[in-house]
Amino acid sequence: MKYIQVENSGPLHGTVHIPGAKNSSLALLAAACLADDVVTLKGIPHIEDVSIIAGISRDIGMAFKQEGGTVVIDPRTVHSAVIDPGKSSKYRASYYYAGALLSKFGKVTIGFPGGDDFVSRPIDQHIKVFKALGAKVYTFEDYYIIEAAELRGADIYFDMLTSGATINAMLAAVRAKGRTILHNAALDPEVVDTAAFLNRIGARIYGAGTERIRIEGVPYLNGGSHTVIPDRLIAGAFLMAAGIQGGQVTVMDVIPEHLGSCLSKMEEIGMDVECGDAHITACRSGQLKATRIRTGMFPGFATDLQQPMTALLLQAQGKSIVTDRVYPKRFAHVPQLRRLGAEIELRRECAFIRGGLPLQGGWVHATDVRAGTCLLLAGLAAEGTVRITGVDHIERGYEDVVGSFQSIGARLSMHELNAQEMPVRGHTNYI
Ligand SMILES: CC(=O)N[C@H]1[C@@H](OP(=O)(O)OP(=O)(O)OC[C@H]2O[C@@H](n3ccc(=O)[nH]c3=O)[C@H](O)[C@@H]2O)O[C@H](CO)[C@@H](O)[C@@H]1O
Ligand SMILES: C=C(OP(=O)(O)O)C(=O)O
Repeated sequence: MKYIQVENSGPLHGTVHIPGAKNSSLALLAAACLADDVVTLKGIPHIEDVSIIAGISRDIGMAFKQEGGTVVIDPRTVHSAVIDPGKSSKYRASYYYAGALLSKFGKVTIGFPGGDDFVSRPIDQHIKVFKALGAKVYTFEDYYIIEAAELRGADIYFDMLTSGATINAMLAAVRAKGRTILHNAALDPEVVDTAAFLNRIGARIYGAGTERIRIEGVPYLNGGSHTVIPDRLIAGAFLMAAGIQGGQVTVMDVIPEHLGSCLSKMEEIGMDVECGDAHITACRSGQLKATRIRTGMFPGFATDLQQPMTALLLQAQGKSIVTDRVYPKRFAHVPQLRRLGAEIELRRECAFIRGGLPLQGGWVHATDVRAGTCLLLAGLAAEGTVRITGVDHIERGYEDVVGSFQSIGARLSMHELNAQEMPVRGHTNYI
């Protein structure tokens, strides 16, 4: 088992190139199945979720070649629409294969989605979309069978903003007969990126990035090439790193508008932020101030940045309150932060954070990808050594987390846990 060791690092300085977005890549890789010719996707990160997709692609007969950040997919040889439940439950976005393969073949067998555990992550809106387009949905032990003699366009009203179901609806409707209108659609950059890719290969999707998306079904999609948008969540975490103990960090190859709410909160707590066309620089010279944060779907403050922001707020004088309305139980990082000496109280969907206290070293466990980022950022300021297990969760989202943080001066290293070091419950502070 691996762990990441983090030492107090002082002010960080440097420039980081931001890779393609995990959440967009996962949608685009499934969307590529819909094409009727070869697809080239550029900027795809080397992360665990993409390795699982490579396995799924092989299972269904699709050629999948990854060289650097470029993935070439040939969907013409797909001969199966059965996704191994063992693979689909290893990551969240496997649900996109349901929409894509249903759209292309009229039938798909797929296991339940996995991904980060926030206690409740329903997919009722995805199912509602498939049914609205004319599909029947059956569940068996650990998988769904979704089938339709023919998919027909429909008017679909989402009960809440959901990026996953909005994207899945576009995948399912893109080849359906007639017009589909999505109302109360999510505005996330990943929705816009997926629509841009599909339109590039011949789809007719209008209004992505607004709350009303119109899809005119087409019978055929070409091949083509597309570059994935940069990862706003990784960019946000690096910019926050500049605030932990001072310093200056520039993230390159980003779309600053994707980080609007995050950047304005960083300024509000006392950081300086400067945006160019494709880069952002953040620095901290003085004391940070406490604030209140309430997550929301794009362009609100992203739930995926709530956890790293909590690490930053531990360095801000006073009492901050972080409320997560998107995932009200996304607070598994809090007990771990307490092990480092943080004073955080949890009540319903809120974390009450007493900032400005010193943090100490200890063993902590990353329960999910952004909990990992949060612990890593907290560790940069701790007075002792912080050791983080659950590295597999972190690697679901980060290509080379240790190398990229080292490049801005963070004192991080990857280790293999041996029997002598094994944290023991009651003896050390590990659960
Ligand atoms: C792979 C991927 O892209 N993951 C992201 C995606 O997850 P995911 O696609 O799972 O999240 P959604 O955008 O769908 O969820 C938004 C909200 O809608 C609710 N909901 C969603 C679908 C549904 O059928 N029923 C329902 O009630 C969810 O519980 C949540 O409260 O968006 C989340 C919210 O920005 C991010 O935290 C995840 O990183
Ligand atoms: C929640 C996340 O991922 P997933 O939806 O893939 O579990 C995330 O990327 O923060």
